[in-house]
Amino acid sequence: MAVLPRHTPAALAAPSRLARWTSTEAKAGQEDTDEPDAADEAAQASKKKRNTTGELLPAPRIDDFPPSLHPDLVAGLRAMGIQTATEIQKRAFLSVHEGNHTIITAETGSGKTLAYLVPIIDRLLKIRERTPHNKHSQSPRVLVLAPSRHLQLQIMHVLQALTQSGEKRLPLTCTVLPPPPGLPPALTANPDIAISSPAAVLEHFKKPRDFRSLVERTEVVVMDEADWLITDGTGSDALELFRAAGRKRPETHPLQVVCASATLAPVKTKNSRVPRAVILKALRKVWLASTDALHATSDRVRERFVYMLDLAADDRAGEIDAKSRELHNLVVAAARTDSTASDKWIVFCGAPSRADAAHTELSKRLADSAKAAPFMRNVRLLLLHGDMERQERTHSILEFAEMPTAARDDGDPGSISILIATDLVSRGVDFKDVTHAVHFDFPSDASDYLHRVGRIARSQTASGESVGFVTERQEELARLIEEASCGIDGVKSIRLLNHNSFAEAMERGSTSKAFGDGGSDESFGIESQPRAGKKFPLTGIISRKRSFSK
Ligand SMILES: Nc1ncnc2c1ncn2[C@@H]1O[C@H](COP(=O)(O)OP(=O)(O)OP(=O)(O)O)[C@@H](O)[C@H]1O
Repeated sequence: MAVLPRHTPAALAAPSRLARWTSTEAKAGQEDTDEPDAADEAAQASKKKRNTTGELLPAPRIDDFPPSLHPDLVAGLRAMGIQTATEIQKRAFLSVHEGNHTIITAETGSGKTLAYLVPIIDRLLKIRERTPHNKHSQSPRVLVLAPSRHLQLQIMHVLQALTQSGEKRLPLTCTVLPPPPGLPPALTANPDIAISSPAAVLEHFKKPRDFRSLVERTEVVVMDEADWLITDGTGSDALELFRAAGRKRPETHPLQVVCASATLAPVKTKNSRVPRAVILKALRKVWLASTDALHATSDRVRERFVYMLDLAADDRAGEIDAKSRELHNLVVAAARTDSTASDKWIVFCGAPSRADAAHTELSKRLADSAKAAPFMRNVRLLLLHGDMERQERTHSILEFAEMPTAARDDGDPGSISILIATDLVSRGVDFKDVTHAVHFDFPSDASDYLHRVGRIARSQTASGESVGFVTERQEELARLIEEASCGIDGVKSIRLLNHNSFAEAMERGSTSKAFGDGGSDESFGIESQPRAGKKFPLTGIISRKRSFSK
């Protein structure tokens, strides 16, 4: 494994590499296409009238973090256990470092947070060293926007680890802005980096004059989970910030915008509300850093769909009951094994009321089965959704995050921690060692599916399992995902007939026949069609249509 290069004083003195790149050179220099559609898309976007659609250029790739990286930043990375850059970090570094508007899009868990933080912090440190009395040093110089409070705090923790854990503390201050009506005075401390959401920023800086002055003294705006910020209910807030970013600024004090997400589908349609189109239109010239694995689930995750198509669409109680039974069976099957390792599961539900119902049902069933047959493994249930008090939510998140998963060395069986949650934790959340995702309610679009599955097996050595319960309402999307990613390691499905059970099928070995060898078992209606090959990206489904829910 390559080791981070030692610092050389070359710093930023070298002429801009990007400045020397024309788009043709950039394309030629990029041997691997960064994603199936990226080159086409970049060429197409360049051909179109630049003033209406904007220009998208492939970002150049470097082999690792550069030798000129600030030594204290190198120390911070090492203290975090990071030795080499990930693929997306190699592809994003130069473009972000040189102040270009950049889209960073790569598969979940690929290290996008550091892909923008490392070059930005390196640049800040070097500018500060060169010009300690910079008149623009009235902060915040970097505004990082993320959709949820949990994500904002997580970014803050990464920043703290990066800047405070090396031998020398980096002279940078960071703040998470309190939600409104909290105090904008959080900014009176002039942090170098402020973290917030678009809605909170606009609320804090309601007066146009305040907003203008905030934007004027900001050098970089990062939109983490950019597609979500642009398309969700508060999307107009993000758009207002984009518009401000697009305005002309003095050449001496330009504003850079960096957009990161695991799901930013290429602009193929005329739909100008597609997030990449919005970004291009607002920023005109944007560099694209992306990877081959974009929009595909990890090869280390085994995906299964359980089709429960005979459930009556209008029988909510019956549906909850049938799904809870399946979930319970899966948990019992896992708890019966005498593994000394501990598992972490996230069970995704479509709404707070559904999460409450699933939690109640599963608790009852687990209590009953524990009486009949004490489990080999201890099962622990936690609940998390937006209708809970903030303190309760924090408690669930901390409990779940801190559950150990390493194998016990006393030989006793490990535990199973199950977080029953809504999509509040489907994006960006970096819980360590999550082993299972259960889609109790199947998601309504392919982006959400990718983000959910991306919560598991995030370390390069981990593997995981994802099980989706599919009812008639989501059959179309499930079939499309299955078709798109089918392969030896792709999605395998089972069709449950007359309320028979997936877990029972697993115990009888029927599923391994079907999932592994293409065999079938009439009584379970197993319909897996394994094909050779790797998992394929879901890009087509993401760009085609947003919601598949009926
Ligand atoms: N260069 C690196 N070497 C080793 N681990 C890394 C490196 N960069 C990031 N990581 C780790 O990888 C994990 C995932 O990183 P991060 O949360 O930034 O992923 P992401 O791409 O933003 O994922 P998502 O799209 O799901 O939000 C983190 O635990 C992080 O510490």
